[in-house]
Amino acid sequence: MSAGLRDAVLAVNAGSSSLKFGVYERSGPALWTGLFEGLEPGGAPRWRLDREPVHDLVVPAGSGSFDAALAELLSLLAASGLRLAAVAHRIVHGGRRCTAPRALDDELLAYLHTLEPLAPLHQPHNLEGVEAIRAALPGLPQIACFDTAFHATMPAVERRLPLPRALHEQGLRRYGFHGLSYDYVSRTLAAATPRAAGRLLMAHLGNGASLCGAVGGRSMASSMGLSAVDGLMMGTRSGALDPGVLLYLWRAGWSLEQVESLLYRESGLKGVSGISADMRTLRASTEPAAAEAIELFTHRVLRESGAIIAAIGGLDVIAFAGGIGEHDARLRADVAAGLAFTGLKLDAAANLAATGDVLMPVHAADSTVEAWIVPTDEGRVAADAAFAHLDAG
Ligand SMILES: Nc1ncnc2c1ncn2[C@@H]1O[C@H](COP(=O)(O)OP(=O)(O)O)[C@@H](O)[C@H]1O
Ligand SMILES: CC(=O)OP(=O)(O)O
Ligand SMILES: [Mg+2]
Repeated sequence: MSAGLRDAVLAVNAGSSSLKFGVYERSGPALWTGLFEGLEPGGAPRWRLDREPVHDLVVPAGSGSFDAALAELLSLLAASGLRLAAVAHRIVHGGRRCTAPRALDDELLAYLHTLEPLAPLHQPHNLEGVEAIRAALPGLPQIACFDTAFHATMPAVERRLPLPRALHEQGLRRYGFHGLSYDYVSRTLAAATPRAAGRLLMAHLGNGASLCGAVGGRSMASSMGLSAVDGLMMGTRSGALDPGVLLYLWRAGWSLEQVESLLYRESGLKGVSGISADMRTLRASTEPAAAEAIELFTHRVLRESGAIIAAIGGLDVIAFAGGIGEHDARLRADVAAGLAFTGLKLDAAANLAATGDVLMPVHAADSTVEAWIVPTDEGRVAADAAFAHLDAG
């Protein structure tokens, strides 16, 4: 550590038009988190730290908006007495080869690019983020942390798609995502309740949404499969569909791009409601279509929960995380009511009073299943991996 400066890790989650970041020291929550958005070509780049107003980003002539975003971040760090020791990247797909965090080098990057067709809306942007930061900060350790890695423990039967063997060999199999979040949720719960070592159902319900079933803290089942469009209905993604829907649309003349956009950007809460992808907006709406979208979202969470509970042989603990899981008391209550057959019963007052900002139990005293809200922190998991890499020399 340089005199007077404290080591910090920048955890980055680069998406198609935005870059989310968190700055972490060795322990504790992020010192700050924030977001750069409008970074796409022709966009209106702006940024904010959480709970602060949006600032327009000044993009100097000759540089891209990504470079400008990075320069802004570095000047923030320097002004805070922090030395950037490493950058930890959330990469959604690690494929068959990456089941633990890895230092990024040319060879690894080349492999990760080959996985782009398996996660077309996430992987290319994650890797663009890596390349932009590598170019701007050459020599700084860059650690790749994979969403899929947490699910490497899933049994073979859970990983397999019922397709011909040759396609399985090509990598067409179920991987599961949101692994950094599930890693955080399962470790946090392991320290909070001994029952989390049993059969644990984790619900990461944000803009993207999935479920994970774990036993002994190890992933055994995921509602997401090959791609991050499988499983639950999401903000704008359909989740699992009858594959016949795709055949029908292709026969009706839809192009690949149209179908991809339909499944990833125009469906889910947004598509069903025709109003918004944001649960807050739908809860506040009096339109019947908003209520219908919420009802379907809740139903799909319940239905997929049943599948995961069966896959892990029962239920000891359920955990709610992500923007909806942490903040939407009604959703938690409705899901818990649907899962009453497991012995789960919420403490209605505790559930309603929860702010979602702190780890807290919300089950009733006579519930045979524990229920917890776990404010998730994917950046913390990625930063831990980067600090571990630095410590290993
Ligand atoms: N107070 C709230 N009540 C209900 N839903 C909320 C609330 N706050 C956020 N959400 C939902 O959470 C979503 C964002 O989830 P989050 O996990 O933060 O995002 P991301 O998946 O982009 O990381 C929003 O789109 C909205 O649907
Ligand atoms: C994998 C995935 O769906 O991620 P996100 O929720 O960040 O879109
Ligand atoms: Mg998310």
